[in-house]
Amino acid sequence: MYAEGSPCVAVDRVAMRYRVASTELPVQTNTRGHLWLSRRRSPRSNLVTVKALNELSLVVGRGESLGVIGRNGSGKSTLMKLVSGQIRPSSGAVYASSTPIMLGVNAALVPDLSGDQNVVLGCLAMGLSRDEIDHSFDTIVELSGLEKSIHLPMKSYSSGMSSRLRFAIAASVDPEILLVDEALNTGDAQFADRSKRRMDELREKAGCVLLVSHSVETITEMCTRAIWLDKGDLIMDGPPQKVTKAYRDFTRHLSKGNNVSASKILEESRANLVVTEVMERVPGLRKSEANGHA
Ligand SMILES: Nc1ncnc2c1ncn2[C@@H]1O[C@H](COP(=O)(O)OP(=O)(O)OP(=O)(O)O)[C@@H](O)[C@H]1O
Repeated sequence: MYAEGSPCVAVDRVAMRYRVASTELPVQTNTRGHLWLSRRRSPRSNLVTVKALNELSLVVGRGESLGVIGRNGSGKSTLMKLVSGQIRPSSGAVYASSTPIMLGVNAALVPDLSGDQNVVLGCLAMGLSRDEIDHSFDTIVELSGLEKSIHLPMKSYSSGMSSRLRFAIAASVDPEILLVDEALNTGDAQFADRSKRRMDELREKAGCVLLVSHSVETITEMCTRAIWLDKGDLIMDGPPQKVTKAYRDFTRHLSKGNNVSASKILEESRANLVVTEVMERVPGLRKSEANGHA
């Protein structure tokens, strides 16, 4: 399928696997063929592979707001981390027209430094000049709502206070590619209000937005397109109303214990998925002439 407008983000056959230690005891058979659980091996030596994201391709065009929905553990945050560059894919590649900014998490801050020192550090890390930092400093501190605590070391902050500061720093630039993982927003009601206003402003200015949310209302209200992920697979990609309806029906059937009807919805949606292919640009040809793919 063609990407709308010029591409901002292209995810090209990206997969993500983690190798982690499991405490599950390996099942082995003894000489008589009986199954037994081995307690001799240290659990640390039992490394397992977690498939967080199976091979996925996706192109997000300028002007698009892409909502990402799916059950817990379906790979939504992993996709966002891959696009933001926080993690490298096990295979495949992510291309972006400029540095994607993940609201609230990607500022590398130092716990021993005070909030205001971290504002400067975080802004420098995002490429702001000293003049730009001076210009934005008061707005960042105000948005964080930390008041006098801004002068205390960050290690003394609650997790909500730290995430407010991270959000305020990240929100000080107007990124072309904006990533929002709603699950990471841990502010109180007053902050939620302030951060939502700033997020709306940023969304309006951004070239493209990728938004993870568990709220189908948020996705239908704010996005021009949605994808549904399940167990690391891309299940559906299309208009938010259509995708959220299928996802809602799926989860409704699951919660009633109708697993067969739920998997029917999932398989039907998967079968109708039009797979994106990221094509290399052919010199001398426009994309539309180069084999008819995005
Ligand atoms: N650092 C990690 N090490 C090992 N496994 C991981 C790691 N991060 C994520 N996973 C696994 O990858 C899978 C996808 O996780 P991910 O956080 O992307 O899901 P999610 O859709 O964002 O879930 P949620 O809705 O609960 O936030 C899960 O099975 C998770 O356990």
